[in-house]
Amino acid sequence: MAAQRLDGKALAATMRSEIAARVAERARAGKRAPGLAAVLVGEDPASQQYVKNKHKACQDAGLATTVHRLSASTTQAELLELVGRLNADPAVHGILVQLPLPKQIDDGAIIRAVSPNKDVDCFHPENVGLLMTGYPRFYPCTPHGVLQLLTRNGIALAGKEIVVLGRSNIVGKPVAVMLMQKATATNPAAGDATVTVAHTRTKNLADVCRRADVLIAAAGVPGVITPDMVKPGAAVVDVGTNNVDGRWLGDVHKDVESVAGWLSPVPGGVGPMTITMLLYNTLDAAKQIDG
Ligand SMILES: Nc1nc(=O)c2c([nH]1)NC[C@@H]1CN(c3ccc(C(=O)N[C@@H](CCC(=O)O)C(=O)O)cc3)C=[N+]21
Repeated sequence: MAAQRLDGKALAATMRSEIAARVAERARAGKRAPGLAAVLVGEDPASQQYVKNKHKACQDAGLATTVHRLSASTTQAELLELVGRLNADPAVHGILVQLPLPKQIDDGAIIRAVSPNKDVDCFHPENVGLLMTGYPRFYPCTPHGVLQLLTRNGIALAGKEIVVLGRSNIVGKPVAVMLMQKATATNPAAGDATVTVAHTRTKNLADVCRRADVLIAAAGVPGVITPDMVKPGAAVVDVGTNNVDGRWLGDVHKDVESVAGWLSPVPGGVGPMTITMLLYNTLDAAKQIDG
């Protein structure tokens, strides 16, 4: 039996048209278009492709978007100066500084310089703290995309055994927090699940993963999730975006298809959802700032 597909591309299209409708409504009410400023430092081809995809998705949904391209030799002071200008610009509601940054720039210093009110990635420590304590200002894009992909395909999370493989600040840790958190009226994207976080030092990794009703693969290692690690019928979400010789490879081995009950593909799964949640946050930032 082949797994049912968690089709991120299709859900992203549905949600983008919902967002576009809200953006159009704001325009009719005389409000400024939600504005996203994306900052790209250097010439990494994968980063250029992501930024291009984000820019197009914004344009399609009626958002105002600008891309600031800086050379790979940009100094930290120059980048901080740009971030300061974007923080002060009323046409900019969301700021995204594409990571990773060149080695002469301290990622943390840049993340802390973005105004928390415009931090649509939800990387600023103030916003991470708000998320962690159950009063989110924004939801981080990839974790939010993962929760939407599951719940909008009818996969309930409350009380489930969920295993997250990976502990990064951008995926593993925040997705684990969101999945375990109590859902409330002011914090709806919360799973109420029993969550285990596994990583490179986890013992008996296959046994741990096989407990999962829902398995989130965010290790960044192509094909690391093999069929013996999956409970028959489990939902498997592949967050891996490993670019190998110009092709996208997930963290989930292709043979998992015959064991899992649900599986998100790469490409066409979490990636398009991540971009959609960025649009969602930019609209949300505009509401928070302009009303
Ligand atoms: N400040 C910051 N915020 C980010 O959100 C951020 C970042 N830095 N750095 C890099 C990662 C990676 N990321 C992806 C977004 C979309 C796809 C995506 O749409 N992928 C397509 C395939 C790619 C394509 O078709 O071009 C898919 O999976 O179907 C993938 C990866 C955002 N990131």
